[in-house]
Amino acid sequence: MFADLPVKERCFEQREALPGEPRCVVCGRYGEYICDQTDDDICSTECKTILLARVAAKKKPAVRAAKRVDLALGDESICIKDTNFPNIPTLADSRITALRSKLDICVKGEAIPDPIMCFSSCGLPEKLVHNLETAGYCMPTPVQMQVIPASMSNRSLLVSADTGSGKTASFLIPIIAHCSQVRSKQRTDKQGPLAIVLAPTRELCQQVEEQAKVLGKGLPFKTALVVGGDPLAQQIYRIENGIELIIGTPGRLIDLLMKHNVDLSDVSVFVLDEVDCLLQRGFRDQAMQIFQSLSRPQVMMFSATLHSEVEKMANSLTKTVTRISCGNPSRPNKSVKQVVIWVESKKKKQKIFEIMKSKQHFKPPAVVFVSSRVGADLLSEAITVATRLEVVSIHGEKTMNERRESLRRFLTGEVSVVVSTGVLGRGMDLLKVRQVILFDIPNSIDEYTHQVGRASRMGEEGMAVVFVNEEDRRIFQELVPVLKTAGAPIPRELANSRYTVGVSLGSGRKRKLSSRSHL
Ligand SMILES: Nc1ncnc2c1ncn2[C@@H]1O[C@H](COP(=O)(O)OP(=O)(O)OP(=O)(O)O)[C@@H](O)[C@H]1O
Repeated sequence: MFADLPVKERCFEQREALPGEPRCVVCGRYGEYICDQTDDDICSTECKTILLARVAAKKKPAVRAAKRVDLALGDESICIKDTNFPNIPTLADSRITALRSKLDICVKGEAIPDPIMCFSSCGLPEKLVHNLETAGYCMPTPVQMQVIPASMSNRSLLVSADTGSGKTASFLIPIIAHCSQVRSKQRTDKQGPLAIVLAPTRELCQQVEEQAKVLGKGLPFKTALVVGGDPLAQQIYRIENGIELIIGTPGRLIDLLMKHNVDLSDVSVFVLDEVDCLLQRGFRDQAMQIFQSLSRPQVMMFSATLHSEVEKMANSLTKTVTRISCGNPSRPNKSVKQVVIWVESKKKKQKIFEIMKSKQHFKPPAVVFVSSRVGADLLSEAITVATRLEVVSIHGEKTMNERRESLRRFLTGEVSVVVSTGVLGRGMDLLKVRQVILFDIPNSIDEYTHQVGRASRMGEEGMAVVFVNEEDRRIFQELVPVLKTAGAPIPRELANSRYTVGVSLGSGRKRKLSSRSHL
């Protein structure tokens, strides 16, 4: 009676399994078919191909298929001995829930694969596991533990996790695994891109590409960086010569796709890094245009700050989205101490000079965030004159080469201070930076969270010095609760400001205003 129904080609076309029904050994969805060669349940042609490739590589599939045993959940047992997949014991369901809760991982969706405890436990290519070790990635971070297996079961994901928690590798690792698997099976010369990562700034794209190269070294995995400011012809030439991953800013990628015929038919993974920024006006239409030129890819979306409107938009991109959240998203990273200082605008320069001249308060290398391009140039010059420190500035009006050179000088320690607009505010992994100074507080609490987050990577302690005055009143209502939650002292002027009224300074709950209150 089902003979006329077409076989499901793609994994995402299959429904979730109901209790008691067979599950696909690759992705956990409804196992509608049986793979002749292995007798395993599978959901689609796509998962059958993955299964057979794994068998060919003498690797068993499905983290979920492994035998379950009860393991103690002390800290020492989080990285358990599971290097010999598939014979690793995994945790029983109640233990998985406890583990997720211990690691601050929340998941929403059907049949989400268990978190992995070691990189070697989910069938990654050996070379990739080796590259991870060489890069110093001894074990996955919590976001990677959950995102990697979920992504490898072809789910579309919306992920929020603290700044500096390793989100980039959580999407790069499955992409590299997917690309090298496809290429190693491919018999044609066709070398069109297999995945696209979009990010809002050139610097961030460049950083993602560098990390992708490190992790994909020695594998059939090449990248193309498609960002403004670099010659388009070179970017086209690189893509024509065969690459697996395009990393780009939306505007330049659209430009390239309009001027040149790039075959995107094999792109099956689409990542939006800093998705809340990419779905804001300005980027949204371009990001959507690129998405629409792909044929129903797996979509993975990441940010440290996500809100309900972004969730709604994300849900409109793809039918079933698995939601993963780790840590304390949409709040500044707990490892960063926030020090808010009330400074009138005309005294801000004097204040920053004082800080930078003080051995006690200045902790270079430091990033200073300002709100305008002119402001970035003027302040960097003023700091140099007043303190004799070497300072560079980075903003959108500089050429790509100038931006690269300034960043290089800062990252290599040639200069100890960079003054930047929001260009360096999101996603940038400024490894040694432990101090940021928000000379101008940004317009939204989300950008605040991202900028403060530059002071800490992977839980290292850092400090954010934040200048505020009455001109920043637009953000007071959101800033005060954030400071309170973090236990940061709130300057008297900020606490007493009429623009802060209605925000409780005590218990953390909002005071109710009567309907007649007008202030
Ligand atoms: N498993 C790991 N072990 C050790 N270091 C890691 C691991 N995963 C990532 N890192 C390192 O942690 C740092 C922060 O990672 P990443 O830049 O991906 O954070 P993020 O979550 O994307 O932050 P943001 O929200 O600020 O963009 C990087 O230097 C990265 O190389």
